Amino acid sequence: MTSTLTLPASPTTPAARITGLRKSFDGRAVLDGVDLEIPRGEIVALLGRSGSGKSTLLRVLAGLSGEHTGQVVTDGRPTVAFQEPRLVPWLDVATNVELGVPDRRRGAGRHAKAVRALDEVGLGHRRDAWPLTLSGGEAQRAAIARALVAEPTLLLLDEPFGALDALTRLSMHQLLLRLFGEHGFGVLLVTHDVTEAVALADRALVLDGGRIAHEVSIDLPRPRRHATAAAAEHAARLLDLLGVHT
Ligand SMILES: Nc1ncnc2c1ncn2[C@@H]1O[C@H](COP(=O)(O)OP(=O)(O)OP(=O)(O)O)[C@@H](O)[C@H]1O
Repeated sequence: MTSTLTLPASPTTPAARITGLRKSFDGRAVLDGVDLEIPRGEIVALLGRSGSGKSTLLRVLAGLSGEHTGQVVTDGRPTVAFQEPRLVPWLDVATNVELGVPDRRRGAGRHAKAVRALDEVGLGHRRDAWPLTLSGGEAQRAAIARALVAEPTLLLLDEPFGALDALTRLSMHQLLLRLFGEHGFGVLLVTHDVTEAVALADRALVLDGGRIAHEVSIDLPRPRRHATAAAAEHAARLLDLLGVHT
């Protein structure tokens, strides 16, 4: 058994490299030979049927999943944003974001850092608010600010926009693409939504039978428009690979 190995961040190594990953629960293999590399500056969408192991793979990369076999190397510590923003209700928004600053970097500057990250996600004006007074989109922006203050090389997103209404989701897509352009981290985005994958990702992977069963390169120019024939074609292909025949 090995655990996730975190190396100091370096500009030349990929954000993550996984080789021969196997992960079982109660003797049942959920991941059964996953090989995957995520370079910096690439958005990778991870698709798969419910129960195919997407969240498990993301949790292994985050170092949240106990033991596995195979090699998992990340460049610096990845940070995760989940579908639920997971803000601490009795701490104001800025203090919640400060929680994302790694221990070794805590100190006088961490409040300023949190405020900068909140400004970056367009939530500076809500820095003193209580989490329960935020809208769903605002709470998710705060969660992304909390991920940003860790200055990740790899951002792990587990259906972060799944619970948001369609318009808010589109503005979150724009936010993610802007942050991605500015910071150049690698992104692994777990999503059920093929349209979202086509709107955001450079590459989409389909997890099936415990492995990356399919890989589709999404080489559409940015900014992308949802309604183009090429986008629809990619989405249809992904649905096909997921076994959903339209
Ligand atoms: N801690 C755990 N203990 C036991 N089984 C688990 C545990 N975590 C996940 N599993 C099982 O592993 C399988 C994969 O779960 P996982 O949550 O990774 O799937 P998923 O592809 O993310 O699903 P969904 O799309 O429904 O969120 C499921 O059968 C699940 O029941």
